Amino acid sequence: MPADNCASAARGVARALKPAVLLELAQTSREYYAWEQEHSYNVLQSLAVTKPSRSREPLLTSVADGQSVAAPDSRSTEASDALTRYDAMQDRWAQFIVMPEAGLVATPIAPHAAYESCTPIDQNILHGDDSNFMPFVPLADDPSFDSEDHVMEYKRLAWQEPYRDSDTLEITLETSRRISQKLHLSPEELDAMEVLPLILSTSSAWGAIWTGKQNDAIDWPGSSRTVYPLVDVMPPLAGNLRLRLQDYLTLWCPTPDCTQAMCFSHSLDQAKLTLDSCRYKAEPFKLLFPADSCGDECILRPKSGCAHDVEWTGEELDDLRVIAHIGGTITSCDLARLCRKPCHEISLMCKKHRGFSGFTADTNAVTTQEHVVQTRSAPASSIRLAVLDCADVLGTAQEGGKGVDVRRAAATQFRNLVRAEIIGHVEGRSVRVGRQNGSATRRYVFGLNDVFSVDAANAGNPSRFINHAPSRKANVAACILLVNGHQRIGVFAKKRIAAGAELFMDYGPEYPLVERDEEK
Ligand SMILES: C[S@@+](CC[C@H](N)C(=O)[O-])C[C@H]1O[C@@H](n2cnc3c(N)ncnc32)[C@H](O)[C@@H]1O
Repeated sequence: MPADNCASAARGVARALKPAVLLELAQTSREYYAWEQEHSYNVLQSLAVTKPSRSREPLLTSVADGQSVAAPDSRSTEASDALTRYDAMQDRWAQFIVMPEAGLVATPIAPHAAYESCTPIDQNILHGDDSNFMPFVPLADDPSFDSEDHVMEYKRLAWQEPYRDSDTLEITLETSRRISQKLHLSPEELDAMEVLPLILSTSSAWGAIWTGKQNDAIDWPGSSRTVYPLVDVMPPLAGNLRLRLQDYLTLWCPTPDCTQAMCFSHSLDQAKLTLDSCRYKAEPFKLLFPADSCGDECILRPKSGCAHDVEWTGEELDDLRVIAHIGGTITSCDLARLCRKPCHEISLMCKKHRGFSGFTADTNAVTTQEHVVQTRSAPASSIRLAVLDCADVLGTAQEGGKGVDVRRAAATQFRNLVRAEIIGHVEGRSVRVGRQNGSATRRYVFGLNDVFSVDAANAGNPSRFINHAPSRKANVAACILLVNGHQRIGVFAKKRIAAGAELFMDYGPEYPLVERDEEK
């Protein structure tokens, strides 16, 4: 069926099913509010203060482990010392005996829990019209709390926003669970009907499904949450590596050092990362020595018996292309592990298929005396699975130099550095792009991705004193690596560096210095 016909057929089905969805919504709302009313009444009852029946304050103790009794209307008057109360802990009505004070040890009233231990959930603390995500929310009994001022400042509390109202959220979710079971409608189809009070939206962080995951689930008898969980995002097909990786990159929190998918604490900063935007923008430099060979068939080992006429399927080649495209700093051994192929085959394919993007003519899988290094024109990215042995051989900052270049970094004076040696890593605070510290003329910012930079103005190590030199003069370069789940910016020797020599890095095309003109 042509696409237009399909769409109109789907619209027709949606129209036909709309009354059924409305009916389910009404039924769920009725059930939910009936339960909520009773539940609230019971909770209030359990909190109610019982008036003392004697002048001498009596204390209550439960009858032999609190015997269940009938509801309050049929409260017994047989024993004047017994009374019936709702035992909220046991969720039942139980009989208690009123005991004289003497002989009983009263449990002292515990002090109010510390502020931290009763931090309100975000529904309470968020104000809909407050741009500050975590405004100060005083405790209600705080004598210094100026309620008038507060009311003037904020128009409403967050739960008064429909999409934050937990009742509306639960009713929306429960209705869609039931509908998806009965009528097999997907969240997208339900959203298209525009019947539910909230959109379910599988693609937005503000959709009811996503919001529901962030809240504590309401445990009410009508909920089918555990029986029919709603699936919001369909996992990409196992065979589609490009989509799978794209998905992970999109979901990953872009905050440096946070590799948790959909990390809630950073959810408001959630940026859609794409294969391209997560890449390191500066001049690429990727020469890495893997620490060990990746296995018996690693090209680091004698190549006896390695077949040279291997052929890969189109899909296998595509996987290799995708991984290489994303992993800017990647060695044959890394590729071998990721593609689950022998290392020598990876090397062979890289040479054979120089035409593919990611392995263009400047792809150069070279065998050095010791090992294989992969040099590619693609910029470095944050995907790197190897452990980075970050041996700092950066000398301490030295005062001196010419012009504004006050402090500079030097290589260790104890030995010469060899080409591709890792000499340190950039440290600093993560800041959003454009929010760096430092003066307008002196900056300590290292761009990490489109969203975050590392700013070493107020924190860092000697790498922050590395000055700029145009590419041909620069003797060090940096690349971003994912090391044990953390993003690290490694600084590598681009060439042999004599002991004690000053270190220079090309800051990239955006750095406004006259030296840049010299290059042209
Ligand atoms: C990462 S810091 C390098 C350390 C800096 N020289 C210092 O004294 O703290 C970058 C800043 O150093 C200065 N800088 C770096 N390279 C320079 C160069 N080649 N010529 C002049 N100033 C330079 C600029 O002010 C730049 O914003």
